[in-house]
Amino acid sequence: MTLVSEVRLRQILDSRGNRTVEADVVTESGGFGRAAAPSGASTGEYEAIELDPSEAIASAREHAVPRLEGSVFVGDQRDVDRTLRAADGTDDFSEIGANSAVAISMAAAKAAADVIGAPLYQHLGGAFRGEEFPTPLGNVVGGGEHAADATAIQEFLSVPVGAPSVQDAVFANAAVHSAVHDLLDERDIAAGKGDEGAWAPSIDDDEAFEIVAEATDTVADEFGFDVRFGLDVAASEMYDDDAEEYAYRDTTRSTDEQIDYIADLVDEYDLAYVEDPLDENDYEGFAELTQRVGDRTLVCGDDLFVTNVERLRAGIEQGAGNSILVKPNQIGTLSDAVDAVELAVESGYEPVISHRSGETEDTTIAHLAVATGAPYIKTGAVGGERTAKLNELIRIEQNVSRL
Ligand SMILES: O=C(O)[C@@H](CO)OP(=O)(O)O
Ligand SMILES: [Mg+2]
Repeated sequence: MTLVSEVRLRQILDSRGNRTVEADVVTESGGFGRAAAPSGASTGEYEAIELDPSEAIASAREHAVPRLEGSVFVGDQRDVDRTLRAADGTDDFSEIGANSAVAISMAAAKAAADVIGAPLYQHLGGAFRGEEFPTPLGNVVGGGEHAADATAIQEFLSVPVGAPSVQDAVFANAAVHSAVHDLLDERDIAAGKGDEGAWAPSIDDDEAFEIVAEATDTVADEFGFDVRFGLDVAASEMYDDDAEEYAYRDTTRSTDEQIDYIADLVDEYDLAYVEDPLDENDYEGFAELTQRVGDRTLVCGDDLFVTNVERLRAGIEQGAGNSILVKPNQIGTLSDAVDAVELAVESGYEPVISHRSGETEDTTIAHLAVATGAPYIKTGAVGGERTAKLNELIRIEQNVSRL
């Protein structure tokens, strides 16, 4: 019933106006799934390889599509993903591109859900999922690789920890985004938006901390529940290997200073979440910071782990971090992403399902978060490609998702 009859690939636009890969998977019984690959700007050194979309499509058509059509059942996601890996033949999807692989992998899952007439989260997670929802981390101020001449820290993220529902949480994050704008206005600071829709003012990190702390407090009072905040430092982008230091707007920090700095911030601002506070090769630094603040905040590895179970295993052994960011396109398939979530949960690490800075209207990650019972999702606060996922979570919560 779920045998793949056709895989179609095309180039479409992502939110940055760059081309990306979209896949349609059709089954023999008429099931249909469509998905598109996102794309990072602050990519980790160890991520699966994204090829130029036209090359990725040509190569997938040559190597992967003939192995899928007429041979693989979309209901068997592991077989779909094994077939993609076998067709690629490398460890990092450098033959067919992680962009082709992830688009096909996600489209196949949607086609399988379509055949059985179930929402995607239920096909992926089973009949008992759909009762627990992730807390959304909403990017409200940012810079780094996502906006020129803005904060050094890549993302300041609103975290509505006390929200009674996903809908309240999503609305709270949008309210924080709006409150930040008002506070910038009061200070006569003009700001455009970065790649993920966060405000990208030309201010230093200290001022951003003040503003975001005030905005989250205001919204917490208004909504009547606790709203904290967190960071994606994206420290690999600031780290100079030769000098062995982190470069901020007007200062540099050694690794020890960086650890002290982040630990102080966690206490001063009661941060709920700190992603990539250290370089992607610094397991030791991650372990030291986790030792110091891991009992009161999430220390999350993004570029450190790149959704890769081998890298996560190494981190678990050393006590590096207590949380992992999970981005399907960093590893290439849904099966690999779910493996990372499962290993994390078994090991007491909190999984955070995440978007990329370059996104499309695709909502797969909203379903993946509910399917895996992930406690957090990071998918922006505003902007169509971000609200596509947030609004889908609201629909799933109301049990009216048709996807
Ligand atoms: O660093 C990150 O976590 C992501 C998403 O916010 O950014 P990018 O997709 O550019 O890697
Ligand atoms: Mg990150």
